[in-house]
Amino acid sequence: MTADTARWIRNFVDGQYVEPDENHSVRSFEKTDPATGLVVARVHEADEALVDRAVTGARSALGTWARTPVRERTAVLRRAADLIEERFEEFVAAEIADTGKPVTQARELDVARALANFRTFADVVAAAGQESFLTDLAGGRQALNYAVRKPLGVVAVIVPWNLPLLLLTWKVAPALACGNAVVVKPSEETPGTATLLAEVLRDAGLPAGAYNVVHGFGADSAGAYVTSHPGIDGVTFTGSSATGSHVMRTVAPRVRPVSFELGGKNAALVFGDADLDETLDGLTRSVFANTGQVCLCTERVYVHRSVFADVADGLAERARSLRLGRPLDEATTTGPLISQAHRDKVRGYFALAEQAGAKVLTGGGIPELGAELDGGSWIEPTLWTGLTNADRPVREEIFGPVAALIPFDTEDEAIALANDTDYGLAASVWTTDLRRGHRVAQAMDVGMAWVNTWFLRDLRSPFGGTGLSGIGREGGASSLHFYTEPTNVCVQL
Ligand SMILES: NC(=O)C1=CN([C@@H]2O[C@H](COP(=O)(O)OP(=O)(O)OC[C@H]3O[C@@H](n4cnc5c(N)ncnc54)[C@H](O)[C@@H]3O)[C@@H](O)[C@H]2O)C=CC1
Ligand SMILES: O=C(O)/C=C/C=C(\O)C(=O)O
Repeated sequence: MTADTARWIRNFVDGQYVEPDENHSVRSFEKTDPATGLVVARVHEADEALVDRAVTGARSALGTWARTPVRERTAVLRRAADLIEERFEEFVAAEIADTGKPVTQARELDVARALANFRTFADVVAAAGQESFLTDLAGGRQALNYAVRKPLGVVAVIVPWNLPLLLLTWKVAPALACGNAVVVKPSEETPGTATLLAEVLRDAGLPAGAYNVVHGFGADSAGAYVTSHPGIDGVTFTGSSATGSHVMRTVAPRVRPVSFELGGKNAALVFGDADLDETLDGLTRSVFANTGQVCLCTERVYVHRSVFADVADGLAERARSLRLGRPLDEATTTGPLISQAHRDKVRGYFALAEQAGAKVLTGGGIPELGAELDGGSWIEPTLWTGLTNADRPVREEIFGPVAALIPFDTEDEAIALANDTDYGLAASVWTTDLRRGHRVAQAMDVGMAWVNTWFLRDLRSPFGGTGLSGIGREGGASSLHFYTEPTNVCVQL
């Protein structure tokens, strides 16, 4: 398919899809399928005026939506979840068109989580109370303090390409449940599901202007137009640490709150007493899920020397058994990387690892999958030994299906190696010693530490990272805190 015959992906502003100019004088860009490299759509890039219309529309929608009773707001969210469920396979198809990921993953993780995000935040907001304190005063009188939480206002939602629908709804659901209006800027790589979601939210009864989608890139494009717009009251962002830092500087002059979930360089710690099969299954997921393109993925595996050879052999064997292939084939376990540019980045680390003297246990190249997929951004699941924490592939976020395995001798050494990073997102600890599991997990300088599992999520728990991995937490009450501003009322009784 050529760009000229491809379908348009449109912006959604103030309750309506915006038709791209018929004479094509508007800016637009091609959307390619990462699995094949073929152009599948043309995306209408929002200019500054359109972003302004989106922010203005969002501001006026606040007049109704922020005042809508919680019972009605949460009903809209639940209807949205029901409508996504009715159109489940359409969302699966849009997620696959965006990312090239396997159909089983799109169904079981991405679209399933979109439903869960809307339903969970409807429940969380419906059950939320107000903070209050009775204050004893001199002379026996008291004061009552209570904090009324109000919507933050117009929230910019900037999301990346790796889990586009999951991460979008993870932010949009609590933002809307709290009474905010949102202006969403999806990644230029994955514009599809955010656009489809607009229809669902409109049909669920969300007032016009409360959900807007503007397409484009970062600098000198929709991303920068949204984050620098004076009508934005806060920014929630998931993506790279470098872009997070840039967004922070953009909003700094207007002192707007930010919630950032950024990159990771996550460690797994495998102790000598770990259940080997369970650990290898868990590591296989944590290193290779979504082709390693999850901020939580493990890229550093520290293994007790007594089981190092078993873990290295077992993980390499499991990596070789992953099935790369057509997204719609139910047997496919592993998709492509998001783009050729991202593959170039990952391959750059293959070269760096080689220069640093790594031994490649498996992978290290580009797979041959046949003519249909040759233009896609495929890469082999790859494991290295022989690297240390001093080497760049062990220090920098690669965001691909790769990990370095490094031996350790003592628990203290393992903790020190795992914490020797500028990132602080996630870790997993593999041991059958319960006390050690708690002890080591608590010693991790990260936002989330798992014991004998990985990416097991309760959406009410705090999610986010420290250091280069972000600012703030989202999930459950943490989301409510970010998406609202309290006014404390103090009444002398
Ligand atoms: N969740 C995570 O931890 C993610 C990490 N990454 C990391 O980032 C690297 C680069 O990937 P990118 O796609 O370039 O990520 P990015 O962080 O640049 O992009 C994320 C989002 O931010 C937008 N954006 C970019 N520059 C902006 C600006 N100046 N103002 C406002 N919005 C802006 C993008 O258009 C996209 O919607 C990856 O190789 C990976 O290492 C990428 C995606 C997700
Ligand atoms: O909310 C989740 O369960 C997963 C979040 C994953 C990311 O934030 C990411 O990969 O960027």
